[in-house]
Amino acid sequence: MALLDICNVNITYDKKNIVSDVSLSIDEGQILGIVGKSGCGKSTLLKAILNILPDNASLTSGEIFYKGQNLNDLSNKAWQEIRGRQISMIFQNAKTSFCPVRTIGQQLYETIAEHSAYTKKEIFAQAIDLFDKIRLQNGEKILNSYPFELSGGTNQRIAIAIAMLLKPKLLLADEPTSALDVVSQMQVIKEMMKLQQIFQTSIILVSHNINLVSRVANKIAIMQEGKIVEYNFTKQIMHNPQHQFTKELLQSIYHL
Ligand SMILES: Nc1ncnc2c1ncn2[C@@H]1O[C@H](COP(=O)(O)OP(=O)(O)OP(=O)(O)O)[C@@H](O)[C@H]1O
Repeated sequence: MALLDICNVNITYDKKNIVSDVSLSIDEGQILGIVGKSGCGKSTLLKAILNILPDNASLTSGEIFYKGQNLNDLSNKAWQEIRGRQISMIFQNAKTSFCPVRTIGQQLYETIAEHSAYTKKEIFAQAIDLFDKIRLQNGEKILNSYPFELSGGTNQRIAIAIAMLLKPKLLLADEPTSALDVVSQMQVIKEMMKLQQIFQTSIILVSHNINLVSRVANKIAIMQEGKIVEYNFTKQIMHNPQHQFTKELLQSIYHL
C-alpha cells in the first residue's frame, strides 16, 4: 500500500479550476519531486494534502488517502494527530515564517510541545543532537538566537530539523531552497537527505528546479497549468522525456 495516494484531485480558487485531475502516489521512504513553473498549482496541491487550503479554495472532487485512510473523512481532532507528527510541512522562506521577536529555542519548544509530551530540557537536548547531525554547530547558541541573527540557509536548515524532530512519516517540502544561493541550496538539500536517511521519512519535494529535484527524487511529476503532464521514474524523465514541456524544462538547464 502506498503511504499517500492522491486520486483524481480537482481544486478551485473562487470556483476557478487551479488543480485538475491530479493523481500521484508515494511509497514509504521514497522521495517524489513535483516540478513546474511558478503558479502552476504546486503549493495548492500540498496545502490540500495537509487540509490547510484557504477559505476561498475548495477540493471539488477526488480523494487523498494516507495509509489507506481517506483524509476527507477526518475530524479536526484526527487532523491534530496527523499534522506535525505524521505529515509535516516546510515552507519556502523559514526566515520570514519564524516569528522575529522570539528566539529559535522558544519557537522550537512551542512547536514540538504541541505534539509531544517531552519536557523543555528533553526537547532542547534532542534538538541539539539533531543540529549536530546536520553539522549545525553551537546548538545551544542557535536556540538562544533570533531568526534575524542567522543566515537564510541556517534558518532553513533549522526549519527542516524542527519538522524532522517529530519524526513525521511524510515531509512536504515546498520550494525549501528557492530563497537561497546556489551553494546553500545544495547544502540544505544534502542535510534534508541525511535526515531522510536517519528517519526513513518520505518526502514530497516541490520545486521549479528540475536539476535539483532530479538529484534526490525517485520519481518526478511534471506539472503544467494545474495538470500532471508527465510522471515517471527520475531516470526516465531525465533521459527519455516524453512531453514537450518536460523537454523544455530540461533544455532550460543546459541554457543556464
Ligand atoms: N488564496 C488564493 N486565492 C486565489 N488564487 C490563488 C490563491 N493562492 C494561489 N492562487 C492562484 O492559484 C494558482 C496556483 O498557485 P500556487 O501557489 O499553488 O502555485 P505554485 O505552483 O506553488 O507557484 P509558486 O512556485 O510561485 O509558489 C496561481 O495562479 C495563484 O495566483
